[in-house]
Amino acid sequence: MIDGKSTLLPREGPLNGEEFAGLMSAFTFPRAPLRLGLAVSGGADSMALCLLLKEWIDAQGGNLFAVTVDHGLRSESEFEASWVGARLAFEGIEHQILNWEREPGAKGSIQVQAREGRYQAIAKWCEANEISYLALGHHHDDQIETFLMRLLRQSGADGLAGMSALRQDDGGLSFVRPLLSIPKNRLLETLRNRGWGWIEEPSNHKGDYLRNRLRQHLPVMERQGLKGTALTRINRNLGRIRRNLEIRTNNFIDRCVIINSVGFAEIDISESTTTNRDILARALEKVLMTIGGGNYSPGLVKVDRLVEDLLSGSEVKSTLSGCQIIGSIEKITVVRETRKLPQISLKSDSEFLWDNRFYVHIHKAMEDKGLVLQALGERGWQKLCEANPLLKKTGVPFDARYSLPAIFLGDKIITVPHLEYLDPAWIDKLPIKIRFNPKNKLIQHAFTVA
Ligand SMILES: Nc1ncnc2c1ncn2[C@@H]1O[C@H](COP(=O)(O)OP(=O)(O)OP(=O)(O)O)[C@@H](O)[C@H]1O
Repeated sequence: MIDGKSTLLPREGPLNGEEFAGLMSAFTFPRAPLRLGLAVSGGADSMALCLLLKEWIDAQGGNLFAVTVDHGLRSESEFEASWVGARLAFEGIEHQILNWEREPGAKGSIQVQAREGRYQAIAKWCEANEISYLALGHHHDDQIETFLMRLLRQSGADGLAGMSALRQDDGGLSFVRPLLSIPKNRLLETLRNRGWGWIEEPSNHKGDYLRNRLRQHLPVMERQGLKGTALTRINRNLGRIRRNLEIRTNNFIDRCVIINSVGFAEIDISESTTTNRDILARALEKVLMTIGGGNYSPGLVKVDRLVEDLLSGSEVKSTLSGCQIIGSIEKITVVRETRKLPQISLKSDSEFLWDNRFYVHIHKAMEDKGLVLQALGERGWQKLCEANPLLKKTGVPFDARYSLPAIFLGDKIITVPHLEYLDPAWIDKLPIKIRFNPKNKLIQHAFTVA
């Protein structure tokens, strides 16, 4: 395992192929030929990783595909991205530049948007190129700086556990970070030793970035006895705790969580006296992200508060993360709130995700009649029941009905597939399939290995 090995790694000197192969042996890749992606900014970290990966993949068989995102935030960025392309072409490495543009009218931190945009663009590029493993150049110093930043933000144990060497996103793309145990000075030495250049990002030295300020203070902390090795140990111990909790959480999800394909979830807490509160909070967090359709966790602090109420034995009705949570002694039901659900105009031969919960596929050409996919809503449900009273007997729980996907033409409801309702005039005229998102977070049990 990476944990065991890295403590024995030298602290100085360039990395050689053998040492790097040792780092890579911690990952299990599918059988050759491996198509490995690499996100390369042109900075020293990712350039060193590029050099090492190229040799490693040539030796073991497979192909390396590199990608650079040009954020266009500095006047030199276009030149830098093409410099990377030329340098990699010289080494025989396939490389592509993706351009990122800020959405018009977007507010908030441009750095955060650029980072999110970068990950989205790279994930899309990976999908298009059939790449399911993407290497990133994060290294040991990044890990220490991230730990200190999160300490300042009073993060919980999960945040303090730091970045994982292997993490899979909801779309099935795995991020691989082989250099997490390697200090930056060794990456610089590796590049110098091999005559490779790199781009020095001016923002890496700006004192107004917390990360940079912490980096500058690290030697002072070391002198006071707060050594990097001690921080690494804490970081790793927490990583181990996080992994154990994750395994137990996934076991609990397997046993006690049912995700209904109609788009709601039920958590069995009938054995709540033996249910560990931390495990339930983690499971509930995943359920909320699955049903709420959001990409971000509501944060364990809020979920933990909710769990306290849910385990108190009284009936609970609450909202969090775009979900409504209904708790009884026996079970917790999580349904989607009907607020802010998307409305999408249907187009021929298209596929898309609706509310991150449902995969929609229009598999044939269809006349553009102005059909719109949106939530059924309370009014829609009532209208439907007035005309078809038998629908009231549906097995779909009451709270989950309003957020079902429904196709409307103006005010008229054309179909609600999960209620098996279809306007008779539209029989054989709707070449559409709507099913629960197969890339759903809980179905896939996003896993992490530190
Ligand atoms: N513009 C870019 N194009 C392609 N890859 C990039 C780019 N910027 C960063 N990366 C990749 O991400 C890694 C981490 O870079 P950096 O620490 O600057 O990113 P970050 O924004 O802090 O990301 P994170 O928050 O995930 O740490 C780099 O080593 C590289 O692999």
